[in-house]
Amino acid sequence: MIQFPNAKINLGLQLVEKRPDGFHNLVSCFYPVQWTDALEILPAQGESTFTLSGLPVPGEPKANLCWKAYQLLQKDFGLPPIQMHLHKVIPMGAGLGGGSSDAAFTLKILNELFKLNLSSEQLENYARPLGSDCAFFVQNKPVLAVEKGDVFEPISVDLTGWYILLVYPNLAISTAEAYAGVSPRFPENSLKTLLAQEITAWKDTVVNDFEASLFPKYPLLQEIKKQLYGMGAVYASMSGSGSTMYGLFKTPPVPPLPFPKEYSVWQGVL
Ligand SMILES: C[C@](O)(CO)[C@H](O)COP(=O)(O)OP(=O)(O)OC[C@H]1O[C@@H](n2ccc(N)nc2=O)[C@H](O)[C@@H]1O
Ligand SMILES: Nc1ncnc2c1ncn2[C@@H]1O[C@H](COP(=O)(O)OP(=O)(O)OP(=O)(O)O)[C@@H](O)[C@H]1O
Repeated sequence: MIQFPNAKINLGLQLVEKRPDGFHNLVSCFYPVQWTDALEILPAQGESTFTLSGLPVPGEPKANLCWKAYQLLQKDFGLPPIQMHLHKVIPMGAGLGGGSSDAAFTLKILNELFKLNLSSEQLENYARPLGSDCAFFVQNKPVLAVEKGDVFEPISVDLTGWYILLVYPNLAISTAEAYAGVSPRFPENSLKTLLAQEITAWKDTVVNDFEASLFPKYPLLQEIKKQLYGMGAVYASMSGSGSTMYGLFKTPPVPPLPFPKEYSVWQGVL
């Protein structure tokens, strides 16, 4: 069975407070975007195998979140051997949640392939320890994420028909480094209320709190945001803990795009 784990963007990200366990409580709207990897899992004979192609993923294959996800279900359900292949396309250290998505899709494919009949809630419980973003990709629909970003509330944000441009400037920012640089604060306004406004009002009100600490350190991020607005974006922001910047457009951005060749750029319609 082959599926296509997708990326996510964050519409606003409020960093509320540091928790006693060292993590941070946040409020953010997670929104799926169809920039995808490809993940194939087949039943196999003998030893289970895991292979990779596409962008080089740092670390041993056995440290990959896909393999860890397989191990979790293997331990509880004694799964038969598999051959698993991941073709990596979504940039890493990009704030797009690609690794978490791969892990969540591994759980979902195994659930289907071996008829484990796990509910979404059960799959989310397997996903949570694999990464804070992982549980989101089980249901993979727009939500308001709270606490560590792994508890969800419904939100009615619908960007269907909007064009999106994602710009990854080839700069990997570690999530832990990004969190270490922030000063959390209780939000003045509810993100849910801010996102209920017309999108034209988001520019001055819907904020990703990581920008304040990462823009001074990496000025090119602010530059990309300016370029996106210059190209006609109605709203532009950083995704997650960076470094991907995105813009939302009413009509498709017109080439040539003003970004160097080394950047990874993805364009689509939501
Ligand atoms: C920035 C976001 O992408 C928002 O969508 C996520 O919060 C990041 O989630 P993730 O990449 O799945 O992160 P994890 O692998 O769970 O955590 C990496 C590191 O980030 C920090 N971390 C992560 C999530 C969180 N709510 N508070 C934190 O302080 C911790 O130091 C943690 O060790
Ligand atoms: N399947 C995987 N794909 C990508 N990275 C993986 C995977 N498994 C483990 N990793 C490790 O996780 C790190 C972060 O990858 P990921 O794609 O989740 O980053 P990210 O987009 O910054 O995540 P987030 O949006 O959650 O901050 C990689 O540098 C790699 O070491």
